[in-house]
Order: sequence, then C-alpha cells, then structure tokens
Amino acid sequence: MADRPAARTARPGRHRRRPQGFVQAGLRFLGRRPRVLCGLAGWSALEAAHTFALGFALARALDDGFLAGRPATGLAWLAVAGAGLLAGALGTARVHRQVAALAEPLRDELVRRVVGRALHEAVTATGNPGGGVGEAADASGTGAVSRLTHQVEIARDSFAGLVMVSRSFAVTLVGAVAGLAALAPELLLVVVPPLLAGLAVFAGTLRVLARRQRDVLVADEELAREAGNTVRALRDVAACGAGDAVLRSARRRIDAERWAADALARWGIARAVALGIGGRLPVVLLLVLAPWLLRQGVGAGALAGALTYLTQALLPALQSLVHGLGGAGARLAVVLRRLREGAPPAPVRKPDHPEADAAGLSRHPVSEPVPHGGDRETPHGGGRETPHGRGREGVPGNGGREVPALELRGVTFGYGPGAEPVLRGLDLTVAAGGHLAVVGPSGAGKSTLALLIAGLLRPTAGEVLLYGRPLSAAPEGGSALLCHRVLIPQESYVFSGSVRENLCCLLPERAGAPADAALSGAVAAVGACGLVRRLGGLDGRVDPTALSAGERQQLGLARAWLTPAPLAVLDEASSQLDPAAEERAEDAFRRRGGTLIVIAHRISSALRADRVLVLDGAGTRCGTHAELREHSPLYRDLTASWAPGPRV
Ligand SMILES: Nc1ncnc2c1ncn2[C@@H]1O[C@H](COP(=O)(O)OP(=O)(O)OP(=O)(O)O)[C@@H](O)[C@H]1O
Repeated sequence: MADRPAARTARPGRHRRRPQGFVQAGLRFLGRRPRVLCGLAGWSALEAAHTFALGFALARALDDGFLAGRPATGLAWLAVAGAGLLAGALGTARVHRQVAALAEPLRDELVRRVVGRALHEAVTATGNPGGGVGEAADASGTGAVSRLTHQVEIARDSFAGLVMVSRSFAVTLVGAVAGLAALAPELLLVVVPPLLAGLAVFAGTLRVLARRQRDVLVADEELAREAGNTVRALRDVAACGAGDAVLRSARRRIDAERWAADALARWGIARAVALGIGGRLPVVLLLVLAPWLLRQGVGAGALAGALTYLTQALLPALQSLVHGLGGAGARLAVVLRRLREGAPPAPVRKPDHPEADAAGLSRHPVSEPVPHGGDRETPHGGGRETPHGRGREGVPGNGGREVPALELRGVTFGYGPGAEPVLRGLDLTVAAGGHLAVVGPSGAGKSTLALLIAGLLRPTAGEVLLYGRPLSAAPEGGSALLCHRVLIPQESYVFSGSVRENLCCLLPERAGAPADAALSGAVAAVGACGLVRRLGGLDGRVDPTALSAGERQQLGLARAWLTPAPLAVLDEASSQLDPAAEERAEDAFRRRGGTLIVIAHRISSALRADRVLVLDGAGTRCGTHAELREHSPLYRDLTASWAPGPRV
C-alpha cells in the first residue's frame, strides 16, 4: 500500500465539531412538531400491540389451546395474532405518513437555508447588491445550489430512514418486553440482561463506528469526484502531459478510501459483537435454560412465544438499528455538516496590477487566497527579477563554465527509420538568458527542432541537453520537463472552461493555485487584457470555437508566460497577431527573463534576437543578423522577401 501516513493525514471526515450540535438542532426541530410526534406515537402503539400479540397469542394458542386439547381456543388465539398482524400493518402505513410529515418540512427548511445563503453569497461575491450579478457568479451559484439541493434530498432520505429504524426498534422493544413479562417474568431474566449488554456495546462504539462510516462515505465521494474529473479532463491531461500527476493523485485517493474501508471493517467487528450479545445470545440462553424455565412453571407455549419475540421481532429490529444508525446516521451527519458549512466565503481581492485593473480582471474574487508558490515572486510584479531570470539561469557548471540553457550535440532526426533526416548532425548552443530566432524555408525542420528541444521528439542520433542535463534522461511524455521548458505551438490549445483554467493548466501541481494578480499580470504582459475582459474576466468562460486564431494564441502565450519554465520556445506562436501585438508578446517573454527561442516568420522577430539560426540543410548557420547577412545567401534571400511583407 502506498504511503499510509499521507492517507492518514488526508483522512477524510476528521471533523472536530461535536455532533451534539446536530442532536440539539434535531430535538428543537422535533419539539416544534408536537402533533406529528403524537400521531407517530399513536400509530407506533398499534405496531407495538402487534408485536405484543405476535408472541403472546402464539403462547396462548399452544398452552391454552392445542397442548390443552382445545383446538378451537388455539385457533381463536391464532385469529387474535392475525388481527394483530392487520392492525400492525395499518399502523406501519400510517407511520410512514407521519414520518413523511417530519421529513418534508426538514427538506423545505434546509432548501430555504441553502438557497438563501447561495443567493447571499452570489450577491456579496460580486460586490454588486444592486442586481448586477456577473455571469460567472451566476453559473457557479446555480451549480452550487443544484449540488446543495441534491444533498438536501440525501439528508431527507437519511433522516426518514433514521426515524424509521430507531422508532421501529423502540416499538418492538416495548411490545416484546411487555409480551415476555405477560407470559412469564422469568423470561425477562433470561432475555433482558444480554439484550442490554448488546445495546451497551453498540452504544459504546456507535460514535467511532459512525465516524468510520463517515470516513468511508467521504473517501468514496472524493474518489468518485476525482475519477469523474479525470475522465472529463482526459484530453487536457494528455495535452499537458499531466498523466503522472493525475495518477499520483488518484492513487492517494484510492489509498485513503482503502484505509477508511479497512478501519470500518475492523470496527464492524464491534457491530457483530453487539448483535451477537444482544440478539443471538438471548436465543441460546432461552434454549439452554429451557429445563429450568419449565421447572419454574413456564409453559412450552410461553417458551415458543419468547422464541418468536426474539427471532421474529427483536433480532431483526436490532439488526436494522445497528446497520441503520451506522449508515443513515453517518450519511445524515456528513450531509448536514456540509449544508451547514456551505462553500467558504470568497474574499474579494484588491487590484494590484493597474493594467489588469483597467481590464476589470482583478474584480473577480479568488476562491482560495493561496499565493502562487510561497517562495515565488510573481514574474509580473513591477519589473522584478523572475525565478526564471538570468540570475538563476547563469549557474556556473563544473570548472566555472556557465551551463548553457540548451545544447544540441550532433543531433540527427528523421520521421521514420527509412526517411530522409530532417536535421543532420546539428550542433547548437544557446546561453542561459539568450534570445535565439530560428528561420528557414518551409519544411526546413524548424517545428521539428522545436519539438526536439521540448523533448517531445527524441533524436535519432546525438543529444539534446537542457541546462546541462540530457533530455534522454527525462521520462517519456514530457510531464517531468514542464518545470524546465515551455513550448508554445502555432495552434494554441484552448479548451472549454474558465479563462483561469486555461491559464493554469501548465503550472506544476506543487506550485498551488496562482494568485489573481499573477494571472492578471500574465494576461497584461502579453497584451490579452481586452480579450480576457470581453470573456468576463478570469472566471469568464472560454469557448474555443468562438475565438479567433489570434485570440487563442494570446491565451496560449499568457499561459506559457505564467509557467516557471526558464526556457520558452515560441513556434510561430504569435503568427496570427499583428506585428505590434507580436512585438509586445515577444517583448513580454524577453522581460520575463529566462531563455527565449523564437521560430520566426517575420524579419522583425529575427532582428529582435541576439542570434539567428538559419536552417538550411548542409548550409545551416548560426550568427548575428549582420553576420548572417554577410555569410548566408539564404538569410539574405529570406530577409529580402520578408521586408516589407509580413510572412516568409
Ligand atoms: N509527423 C510527421 N511525419 C512525417 N514527416 C513529417 C512530420 N512532421 C513534419 N514532417 C516533415 O518534416 C519536414 C520538416 O517539417 P517541419 O514542420 O519541421 O518544417 P518547418 O520548417 O517547421 O515548416 P513550416 O515553416 O512550413 O512550418 C517536412 O518535410 C515535413 O513534411
């Protein structure tokens, strides 16, 4: 089993609030309904009479009727038992109505509270009590109310079940004890002590059993929620290379659930012991002590009647009580606690990025006031140096040599064993903090190079090193590389969800939820404020089909800008933006710090870089703009064809 301590610490349902709150609230609720309670008691009395008649009439039918040679009397007593059965059935039917008269008002009261609170929170969260509730708040409010009303339904059913089992046990106990006393008081001496002992064992372990049951319920729900989320997000998980993280998280949930189920099973023994002592031991004692009872004058019919009380009434009622209180009771406690606690209040943040504020982004509250990584300054705050800034990148390697951000050593790559290689024996070094533009004619292998740098393709020969570490050492799939490099392709992947979700999907799990300021800063940096404002802010919905290619690129750029990866590779990632917007986006990545590699399609992009790599098969060269203008005929041709036109 995986790390059990983790499962323990994350153990669900470890609630500190004392359950007396619910008991008191429940008693107050019942106290306000005396008529219903009286009706319930009256019909329950009819049921108790039925239980009484069950054993008593049978005993009389035997002792006074059939065993005494008076079959008519015996049959008459059996008729009494039959009438008791009918009366009991009538009582049970009426009891159901009375229970409904208790459960329905409970549901109404809970629904009223839930909806009232959800509305209140929706209005205060938007800070607009005048009725301007935002679309996002609207949507989340509706979802929350729908979830909570579903929980209310569960609470109602659990409450009704709880009332039924506890009432039924009480009624059966009264009817059976009265019947035993009427048959022969000696029978009580045999039956009542073990019954009380069993009840005491059950009562002693009830609280811990309910807690264990609650743990299982909560763990079960969390596992189901995780599985549901994973299934819905499969495409995103694959796209973000988050398979390992999702698997780890699912394993944690499974372990937590297994631990909770094991613990419940262990405590389930206590339940079996209570049932054995309270329900089965009296039967054994009755049989063992039958000779003594007969000597005390207890008739054979009375013994049969007592056995009937035990096996037909008390044992089933005790079973229902033991299982019902553990199951429905625990479910009710969990649901009521959730309804009482509701969603945590959403703090409204003050805007701290002027541009973002102008875009109206910071007005949206965050659900959790978690900063984006405790030790991480936002890359966007007031021009501060970033974690992926040159300071961190310029780590001297062995022998005092600064480790380059990227090294390609004799890289050859072809799409298939027999295919002509796209790249052949390519050597390239990009210093930490450097800015390289890659140019070349269509089909030269620029995107292939970007994929090799990102570790999404593996070289046929040679080696790619990121910050001195060979990519071949990183596990296949890319998720382990998310902290080192980010690749922004031309076709930006945007999915249905909130703007926030679209921005955060590449962030490493351990970084936690980023602060709104960090998200707004990323949006502002790449010039996407107008777009995000139009979408409704950070919690606005994204419909990929309703966005232009350029808008999708803006979201992709902001998402990449936000990551802590020190190496950013832009593969024509701003090709759909106008030149000014593209310059702004590239500029944002340069100011972000770290190393930048741009697959360029405009001369302006190449001019902004420190160095340019011209991919041209055997004529591949790397140098400054001026050097290449002098030594690379292809570069001269390309720059001539670029100016003044926009594309190669
Ligand atoms: N998945 C693939 N399978 C087989 N061949 C491929 C694949 N992807 C690209 N190629 C081929 O590899 C070569 C290089 O393609 P690549 O996309 O890297 O070029 P590029 O320089 O980025 O082109 P462009 O500027 O048009 O995007 C091309 O001949 C292309 O047809």
